[in-house]
This record gives sequence, C-alpha cells and structure tokens, in this order.
Amino acid sequence: MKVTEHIKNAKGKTLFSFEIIPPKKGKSIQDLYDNIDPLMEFNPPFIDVTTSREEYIYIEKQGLLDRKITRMRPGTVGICAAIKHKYDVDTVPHVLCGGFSKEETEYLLVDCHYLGINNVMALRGDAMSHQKYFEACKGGHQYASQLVSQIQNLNCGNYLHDVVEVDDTSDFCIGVAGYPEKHIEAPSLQTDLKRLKEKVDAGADYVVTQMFFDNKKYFEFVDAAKKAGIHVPIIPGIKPIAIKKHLQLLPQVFKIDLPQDLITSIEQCDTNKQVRQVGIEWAIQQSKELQAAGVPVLHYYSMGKSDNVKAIAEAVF
Ligand SMILES: NC(=O)C1=CN([C@@H]2O[C@H](COP(=O)(O)OP(=O)(O)OC[C@H]3O[C@@H](n4cnc5c(N)ncnc54)[C@H](O)[C@@H]3O)[C@@H](O)[C@H]2O)C=CC1
Ligand SMILES: Nc1nc(=O)c2c([nH]1)NC[C@@H]1CN(c3ccc(C(=O)N[C@@H](CCC(=O)O)C(=O)O)cc3)CN21
Repeated sequence: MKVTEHIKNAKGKTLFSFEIIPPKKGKSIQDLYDNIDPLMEFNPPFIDVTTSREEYIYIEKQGLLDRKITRMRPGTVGICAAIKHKYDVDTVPHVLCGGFSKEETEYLLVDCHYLGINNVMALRGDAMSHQKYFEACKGGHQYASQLVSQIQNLNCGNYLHDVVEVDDTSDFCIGVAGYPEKHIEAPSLQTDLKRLKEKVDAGADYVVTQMFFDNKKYFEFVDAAKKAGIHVPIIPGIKPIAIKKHLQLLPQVFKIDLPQDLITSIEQCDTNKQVRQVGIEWAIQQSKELQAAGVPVLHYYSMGKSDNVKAIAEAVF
C-alpha cells in the first residue's frame, strides 16, 4: 500500500516509521533484522531503506595504492524485498540521482514494480566524499525534481525510449526531502521552498523532513510550505542523538542547528551511555509535541542499533 494511503487510513492517528541503512558489503543481513525485530511491535506501516553513494577505496597492489570506485552498502532494493517478505510490511527504497544514469534508474524502478514495491523516496543524493559539490553522472539527473518527473512519466507508461508496448503501468507513490532549516546549497528558505514546490508539482506525494531538534522549526516550515502552495503531507524526521561527537558532527553533516538546552544537557554527560539517554529523552519530548499537533507520521532515523528508537516508541506510541 502507498504511504499516502497508510496516512489516509490512519484517520489522523500518528503512525510510526523508521529508516535503515544496508549493511556494509560482506556483512550479514541478520544484524539488520536483529535491529528491526524489536521495532515491529509498534506496527510501522512502512520502512525506508537508504541508498549510499559510491566512494573511492584504495587497494594495495605491489606496494602501490590502486584507486577503485565502489558502493560499500549496495542492495537497497533487495533488502526492501527481503524485509517486505519477512515482515509483511511496505518498504520504501531511496532512489538517487547521484551515481545512476536515467537508464539504470528505469531498470531499478522496473525491478521495484515487479517486486510489488510501490513507494519510492526520490532524492538527489549527497556529493561524493571527495567532491565539494554534487555532480550528476553521465546520463543522470542533476536535481531530484527531474527524478520525480521520470518516475511520474513511468507511472503514465512513458519509458525513456518510446519503443515499448505498455499494458501494465506502475503506480509509484513518491516521497521527497524537505528542509526546515533550508538545504545548504539553497540561497534562502524561500528559494528552497520554491524548489520543493517544483518537486510536488512534478508528482511528489509527500515530504519527509531533514532531522531537526527544535519543533518550532518544523511548525514554521509546514506553515511556510502551505503558504507556498504545498499541500501534501509533511512527515517529520527525528534523529535521537547518541554520542557526544554528534554535537559537532550533525551540524556539520546535515547543516542543522542544535538548541542550547540540548547542547548543555549533552555537555554535562560523562559517558556516551548518558548521552544516549539524553538523546532518547529529547526525542520523546519532540515526538510527543509533534504527535499532539497531529503530524501524520513520526519517522525515525534509526541507522544502526535500534534500542533508542524502541525506548522512544515505547514512550510515545
Ligand atoms: N539519503 C537520504 O535518505 C537523504 C538524503 N538527503 C540529502 O539531501 C541532499 C539534497 O537532496 P534533495 O533534497 O533530494 O535534492 P534537490 O535536488 O531537491 O535539492 C538539492 C539542492 O538543489 C537546489 N535546487 C533544486 N532544484 C534546483 C534548480 N532547478 N536549480 C537550482 N537549484 C535547485 C535545492 O534548493 C537544494 O539546495 C542531498 O545531499 C541528499 O543526499 C536528504 C534527505 C534524505
Ligand atoms: N544530507 C543528508 N544525507 C543523507 O543521507 C540523509 C540526510 N541528509 N537526511 C535524512 C536522512 C537521514 N540520514 C542519516 C544518515 C546517517 C545518520 C547517522 O547515523 N550518521 C552517523 C554520523 C554521520 C557521519 O559520520 O557522516 C551517526 O553516527 O549518527 C543519520 C541519518 C540519511 N539521510
């Protein structure tokens, strides 16, 4: 079922969902299952599976370092199918512009359609770690809005090359990213909202936000989005802080601000175990307020050990 249908069927009740990353190449999928298992009692209607960018690796060969490019966490669509099969839950693969040509994206979407996966999150993707700015690959899209258009075209039976006879069209429900504190490259929040509106006009059915730690930012964003003519559900993304290093890392990687109260509480912790507890309590407080405001879904960036998301879900759902 589509994410938007799950939201409609919930009749105003806030749903619980989360996001996971595929294991590193060579690692077992069992670890992932062990972290999903404890969250299933909260009935997530859907689980997102991210797609990571390819990266350079260096292999020693006769005393020299050979540079190769590879995706260290492949398998997004396979994991989506495996989870769907194992837990009978909908899965949402993240489909990126970065590192994929339009052809490859078409093949991936065809795979999803055959597998009964009818939700996708359409993202541009980050720049590769050695790049300062995002660069589209040869034959790939530059912006998420173009990717949304490709998916929407496919939903209308229009493949990249008009040579196929179509009697079974896909019907993907399309999610896109939104930024309550604006995207780093956007010159202003207003311009960023214009870009978000372009994604919705191209066919996006819902928005998931970048993580934020001050609910005020989310509420203001939702208001501004409405004023900009965006009327699709806007799902808040929540990340529980887990280690002291996140104080620097999260603002640096995700370009978001942390509230002073949260910073102070974390600074007072002696161990990362205490930090994890502060992160849980902050996320519970955020989640309860968002739930009271009637958000459609609370979407957690779990991305590893899920004990903290479980503790939050226990307190909120
Ligand atoms: N992997 C994941 O789960 C997620 C990744 N992200 C990351 O967020 C970043 C951006 O992704 P999206 O939001 O999907 O990209 P996007 O293509 O919607 O926007 C990227 C940037 O380009 C600007 N932009 C969009 N259209 C433009 C146009 N026609 N002309 C000029 N500027 C334009 C936007 O304002 C924004 O600054 C990436 O770094 C992505 O990896 C965000 C959320 C989830
Ligand atoms: N710019 C960007 N890229 C993404 O891939 C991304 C977003 N934003 N925002 C929404 C989700 C949330 N994502 C993530 C990805 C990783 C962690 C995470 O756990 N990160 C590490 C630190 C990050 C690092 O080392 O680069 C952590 O320890 O928490 C959390 C959320 C992926 N998504």
